[in-house]
Amino acid sequence: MSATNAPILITGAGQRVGLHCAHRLLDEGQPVIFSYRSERPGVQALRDRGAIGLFADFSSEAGVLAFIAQVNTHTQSLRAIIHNASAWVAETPGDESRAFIDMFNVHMLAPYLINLHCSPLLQRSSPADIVHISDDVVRKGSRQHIAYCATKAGLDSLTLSFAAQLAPLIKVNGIAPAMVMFNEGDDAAYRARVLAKSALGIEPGPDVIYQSVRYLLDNPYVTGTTLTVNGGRHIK
Ligand SMILES: NC(=O)C1=CN([C@@H]2O[C@H](COP(=O)(O)OP(=O)(O)OC[C@H]3O[C@@H](n4cnc5c(N)ncnc54)[C@H](OP(=O)(O)O)[C@@H]3O)[C@@H](O)[C@H]2O)C=CC1
Ligand SMILES: Nc1nc2c(c(=O)[nH]1)N=C([C@H](O)[C@@H](O)CO)CN2
Repeated sequence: MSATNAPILITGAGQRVGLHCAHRLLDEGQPVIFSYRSERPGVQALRDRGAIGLFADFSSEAGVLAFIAQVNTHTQSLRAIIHNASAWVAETPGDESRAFIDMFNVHMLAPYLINLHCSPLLQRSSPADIVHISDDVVRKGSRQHIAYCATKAGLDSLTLSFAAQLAPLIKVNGIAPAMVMFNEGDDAAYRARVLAKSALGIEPGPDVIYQSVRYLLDNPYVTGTTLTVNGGRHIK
């Protein structure tokens, strides 16, 4: 496969933000390889458009390495890797360690191992990018999602380290959103509370993340940077 149409790899694209970004890339004629853990309508929709779906459970090192092996059998080059897969789990009494380990694995171990083992695929494409999707909450911490926030902070650290190590052939950047789309179970009171936290007070939807991805992929002079996409939470 020529490097000019090398696929973009996006993790956790079976729903929501990842699914939207995968569709937008396909809309532009960009080949896509995506990971999914649960079979969802969105997974089949991407397959129907020619994207390659690879099963991945990042909750263990073995699962991450198995996914990496699959990627290497499906392509010889990559235009970009977008680390989108994530678990947003609050502390619950009795299984704090399990939740922390799960989020460490999906937010830090998986991006770390995938970047190390798949950077040779990126080096066969020019330009080449890694994008880590983090969270604006890292800026101040979170009393309800301590482990989630800590592991996303670790992801921000990986952005800096990999940007230094992989330059100049591969740019490495992050995107730190605040709420961009609610979950189905979020009630009106919760939604109102969250919307009040930002200066712009809107639920923008997933395209603001795709626009941020597009900016990072297209800009040849940005690396080691994390874009804040938070509706002005920090100035409220
Ligand atoms: N939505 C928002 O408002 C915000 C989102 N973000 C970040 O943006 C990104 C996209 O958010 P959103 O679309 O809501 O994410 P989701 O909560 O929908 O998660 C995306 C996917 O991650 C996959 N995933 C979770 N755990 C694992 C695992 N152990 N192994 C493999 N895959 C896994 C899930 O796959 P499956 O469903 O197949 O199990 C899921 O479909 C995330 O990184 C998130 O942290 C940050 C701030 C706000
Ligand atoms: N993996 C996920 N991470 C996050 C989600 C989500 O649904 N999945 N949602 C949020 C919230 O919208 C939060 O930003 C509200 O303040 C954060 N991370």
